[in-house]
Amino acid sequence: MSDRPTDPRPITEARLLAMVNASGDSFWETDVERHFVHISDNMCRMMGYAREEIHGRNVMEFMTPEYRAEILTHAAQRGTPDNPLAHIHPLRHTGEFFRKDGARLWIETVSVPVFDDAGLHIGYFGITRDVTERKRAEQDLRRANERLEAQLAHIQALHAQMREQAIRDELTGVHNRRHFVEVAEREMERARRQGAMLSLVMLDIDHFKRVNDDHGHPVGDAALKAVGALLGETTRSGDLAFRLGGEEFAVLLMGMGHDGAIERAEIWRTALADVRIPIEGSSLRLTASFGVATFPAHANSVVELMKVADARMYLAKAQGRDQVIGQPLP
Ligand SMILES: Nc1nc2c(ncn2[C@@H]2O[C@H](COP(=O)(O)OP(=O)(O)OP(=O)(O)O)[C@@H](O)[C@H]2O)c(=O)[nH]1
Repeated sequence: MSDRPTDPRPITEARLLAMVNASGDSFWETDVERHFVHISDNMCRMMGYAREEIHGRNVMEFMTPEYRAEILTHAAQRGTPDNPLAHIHPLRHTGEFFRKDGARLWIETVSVPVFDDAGLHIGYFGITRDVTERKRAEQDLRRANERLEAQLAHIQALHAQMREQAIRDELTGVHNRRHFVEVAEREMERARRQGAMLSLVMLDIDHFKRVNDDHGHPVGDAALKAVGALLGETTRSGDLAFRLGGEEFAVLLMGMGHDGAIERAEIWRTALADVRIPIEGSSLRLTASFGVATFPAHANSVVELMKVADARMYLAKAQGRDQVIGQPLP
């Protein structure tokens, strides 16, 4: 047996209330319909009302419209729209209330249903705490995060735009030579690993110098744009068109064998015949010379593939232009 003296005083409601008050939290009781029947001093202080101003009023009256709407939505989902704050188990929730002076107050509440000795539900009691500062800090943090995310998205978009500009030919909109080298190396490695084919079609507009000389540089630019548009629009998805420089273009055909690539080149050659470049009072027709080479049949590296396609393209020029050459050189 311990000889320490035991506290002889019973734990009375008054002592419990004093403890809750001392903790800084607020205590309240409501009837089943949620009218306040008891409010602690702290609760009055927190809400900025005198006790008699709260007593008998419904909890919902003090809620902000947003919080009330949230409660009513949940109640409708639970099937208790007539008594939106009803619950039969202890419940913790956080919501926004108005103080008497109109200030908004975030309140965290633990609410417990109360039953009489016969087991009849007679109301609720609960402990409530002002968590406005915590909520504000959370909101500030969330807003700061949202701002950061928006900035990040903006930077990513700028980065993507810069990357896009870096790999595009400004005049024609097809990819540029730098990107060609990058993509061709990558795709040839992929083809090597997968035992696949990779074809290169190179084309050079015929007598392009004359276009510039006879009609001016802007017409030359328009012709380059028209060829870029034709290639860009008619290249299969997965394949890529490039302007290698001047009036020279290339298309990389991923997984495409030699015969298929020659067929594609013929399609572009024919389509080019339908392109009209407007010039004063008339229009200009273009032709181009094409060279086609395929990995691994004709080359084992990008440099070699370009060399073979280029040589065939110049053979097409030498043989009269406006044609596709894919056969080995004589
Ligand atoms: N308008 C315009 N012309 C360009 C551009 N880049 C290169 N050129 C011109 O393209 C012409 C290329 O001419 P050449 O290489 O002699 O060849 P070509 O006249 O096409 O003759 P073939 O290739 O033998 O059929 C030159 O006059 C260049 O100035 C450009 O961005 N815009």
